[in-house]
Amino acid sequence: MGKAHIQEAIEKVVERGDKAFIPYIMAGDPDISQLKEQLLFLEKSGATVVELGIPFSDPVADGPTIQEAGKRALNSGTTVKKVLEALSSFRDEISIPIVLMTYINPLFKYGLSQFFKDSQAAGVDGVIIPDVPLEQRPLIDEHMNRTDIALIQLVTLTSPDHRIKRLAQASEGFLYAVTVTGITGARSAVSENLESFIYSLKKHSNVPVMAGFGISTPEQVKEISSLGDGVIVGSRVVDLLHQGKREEITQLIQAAVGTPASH
Ligand SMILES: O=P(O)(O)OC[C@@H](O)[C@@H](O)c1c[nH]c2ccccc12
Repeated sequence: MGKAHIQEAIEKVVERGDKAFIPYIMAGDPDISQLKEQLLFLEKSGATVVELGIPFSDPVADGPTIQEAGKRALNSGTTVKKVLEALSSFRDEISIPIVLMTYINPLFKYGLSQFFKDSQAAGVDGVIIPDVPLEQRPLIDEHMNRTDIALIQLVTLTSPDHRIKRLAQASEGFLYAVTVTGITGARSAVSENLESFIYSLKKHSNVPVMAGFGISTPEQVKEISSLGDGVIVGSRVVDLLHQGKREEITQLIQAAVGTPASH
């Protein structure tokens, strides 16, 4: 469990010559009762780690696809509490690491200390809180201290150099390299500076570097995952899950991790 669990899961895939794949899904889309089965499906398809969103009414970093998923989840009554309760009830049946992606507001409301305590008990391995900048991290650290949960940092193409270094060194579990500027969502062109960006992150980081934002096809998965340790795909996975096109999710995952028969 915890930080080491995330890092080891990614390193294991990379060491055998493949790349890691982290799908993002929204907890409670369409209903929290389906979460267990959705996670089991992703695990069976080869996902290395799962990034699980907690819905929030003001998701400033989310693109339209994930905003819609968040609305469906909120409409079905999904809360921080319900997500943690659901995870607790079946966590021992799923072995891949789980990273919660949430904004800080719902956590304040829940109580920060209580959130980390309950997350640890529910088998959460890491968290991504995109609206808490590095400078505010002491606020969180104080409440996370007694847990083994990884705080994953995001670093963007437009971050200045000195900041990139600090973010890379501060990240736990893995470092999230944001490969396009702006909000989440599928896009077609791959940024030109990407290669040197990821290269410099690899140089500064003690944890694996995962690239995400705007990746939507198996070709992009192959191309971008080859630059670092793997990729994170959100909007496309959320869309395909919503449409019931699970075979295509499996294809995306296997473009990075290979087919089960190949390892
Ligand atoms: O949807 P995309 O473009 O595939 O990008 C992943 C992203 O959605 C997921 O990691 C995520 C969802 N909400 C976020 C908010 C901030 C950072 C990251 C996220």
